Amino acid sequence: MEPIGIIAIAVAILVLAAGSMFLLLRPRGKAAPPPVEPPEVRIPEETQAPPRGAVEDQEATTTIPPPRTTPAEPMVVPPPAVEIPPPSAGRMVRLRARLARSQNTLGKGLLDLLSRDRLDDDTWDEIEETLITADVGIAPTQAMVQDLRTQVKVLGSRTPDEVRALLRKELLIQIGADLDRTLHVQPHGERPAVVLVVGVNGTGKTTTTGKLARSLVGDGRSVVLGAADTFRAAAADQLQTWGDRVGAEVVRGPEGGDPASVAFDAVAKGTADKADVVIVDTAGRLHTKTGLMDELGKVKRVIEKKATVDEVLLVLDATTGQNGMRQAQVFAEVVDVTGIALTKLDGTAKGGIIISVQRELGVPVKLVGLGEGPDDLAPFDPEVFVDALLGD
Ligand SMILES: Nc1nc2c(ncn2[C@@H]2O[C@H](COP(=O)(O)OP(=O)(O)OP(=O)(O)O)[C@@H](O)[C@H]2O)c(=O)[nH]1
Repeated sequence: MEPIGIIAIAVAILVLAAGSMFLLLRPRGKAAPPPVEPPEVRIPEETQAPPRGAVEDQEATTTIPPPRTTPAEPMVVPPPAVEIPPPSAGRMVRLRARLARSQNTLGKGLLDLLSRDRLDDDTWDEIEETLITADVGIAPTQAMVQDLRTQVKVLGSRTPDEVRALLRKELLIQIGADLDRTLHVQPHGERPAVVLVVGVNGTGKTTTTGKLARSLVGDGRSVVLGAADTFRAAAADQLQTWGDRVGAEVVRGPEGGDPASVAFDAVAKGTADKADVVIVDTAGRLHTKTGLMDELGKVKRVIEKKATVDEVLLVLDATTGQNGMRQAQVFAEVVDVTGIALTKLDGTAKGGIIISVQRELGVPVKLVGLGEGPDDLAPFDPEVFVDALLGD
């Protein structure tokens, strides 16, 4: 054989050997496995579910009788039980413990400072700071410090009882123990008394309107409520709940409707029903002073076609400090406020706001909110308040 032939045969043998080696050694399983068909499970014929409908057909024709239906009776919803709230007298005494925070900061703080042996300038600065922190306001604070300094000089050495008496007297002077805080809710012959409740939304205005209605009902008056806060739909529902609980009629209008028209209807209803008092809750979410003036002015004018507005109660949140005070001032400029309902006085250390708000607005605090309970609104009693601050 020619050497070329031998080489060709050797090359061919090598190629074949390499090919077989590749087939033997190539890695397996890299490709995706083919989908595995699940084995078919055959259900014996007698256990197979019959097609839907077959059972109904069977039942209808043979074994199970159709369910017995009793004729529908109209559902009678019993009217909500009308509550008899407690009278307003003595409420502040009952709720005095709620002033605990103010008592610590304002009452006890001042008592401690004034009981120090030496009352140097630093101590007087601390007294001043305590009063300002409790929202007493700058001018009343300065007046108080001035008076206290003079009294302390006159007294010389002071017993704890003398310090307490001194502070009690000074606080009562600043709060105005003899201001007239009567809520004018006496009807005028056949016409009801009218209370207009104004203030920024969120201060507890609707809640206070409801609580006031309860308190008046507790005092034996009949009340009609006017939901003239048509801006906030929930306010009317809220008022309805308050009214239902004590059997007071609630006059409401469409959402976004004219508040003056609701107020008018409420007074008309109160007059027709010979109610003692009509309380009208108004909206406070007005952005401009002119808008507010227009709306509240109109509400008042429209009511006065039928009755007299006896009270314009401004609701103010005791926890909002100077910011709340500024908003309150806008209301006071727009309507003749006759009294303040100070809410959320429980749990705030800023009880001194009673002094500053009266001085700033020139009207007395007539009602105080001392909790979230329905009967936690009390006629404001300065003596009970001061005694609660100073502790017994
Ligand atoms: N602790 C305490 N909570 C109060 C008092 N008065 C109102 N509240 C609560 O404050 C919460 C908020 O009240 P608001 O957001 O002012 O609601 P509202 O009473 O509908 O007031 P408007 O928005 O002005 O209509 C409610 O849960 C009230 O129960 C109060 O004197 N003390």
